[in-house]
Amino acid sequence: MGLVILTGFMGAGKTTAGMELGKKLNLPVYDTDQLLEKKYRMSVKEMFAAYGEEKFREFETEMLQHLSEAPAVVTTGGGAVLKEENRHVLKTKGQIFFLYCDFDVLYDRLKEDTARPLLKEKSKDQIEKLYESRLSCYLDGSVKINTTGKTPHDIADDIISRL
Ligand SMILES: Nc1ncnc2c1ncn2[C@@H]1O[C@H](COP(=O)(O)OP(=O)(O)O)[C@@H](O)[C@H]1O
Ligand SMILES: O=C(O)C1=C[C@@H](OP(=O)(O)O)[C@@H](O)[C@H](O)C1
Ligand SMILES: [Mg+2]
Repeated sequence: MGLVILTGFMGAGKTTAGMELGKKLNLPVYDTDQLLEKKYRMSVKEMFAAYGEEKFREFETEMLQHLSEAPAVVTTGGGAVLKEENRHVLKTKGQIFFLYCDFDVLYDRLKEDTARPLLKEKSKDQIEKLYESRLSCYLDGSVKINTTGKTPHDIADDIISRL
């Protein structure tokens, strides 16, 4: 079976649906941001502030490379699939599911957020452009899951039906 990997833009509900999915499949759930926060003993926001995005991406790549292939749910950060190298690693370790919904829904979830450094001081238009610039990375080798109007429970069921 390998890993069941969730990708998608910030706010897509990867972390939330992943926990539900882990419960339903009775599998451990690894959230790469949470693993990094544990390893470096600081929040993602603090990592960006202390080391910058480039270094955070190095930490993230290293984390993905070290993931075991034993059955588990892995929820990635929204930027984890930007590097071809990372997408390759993930594809070899399991099946990638791209969680998507209308951008307006994502934006509503993100507009008050202060924990995601990439959103800081960005307008709605700028965030939408970032989303569009990443789409091809999210689509690469993934099964698309439309989450519009769905609860984390529904999303988990949809993923299970496609396994
Ligand atoms: N299916 C959903 N429907 C409504 N709200 C959701 C759903 N999934 C997640 N959320 C909410 O959206 C926000 C972002 O969810 P999160 O799981 O952290 O997304 P991601 O890990 O993709 O960035 C949280 O406030 C969460 O409670
Ligand atoms: O899209 C991104 O580049 C990022 C997404 C975040 O995770 P979520 O997608 O879980 O918010 C986190 O990894 C970091 O803030 C960078
Ligand atoms: Mg998350």
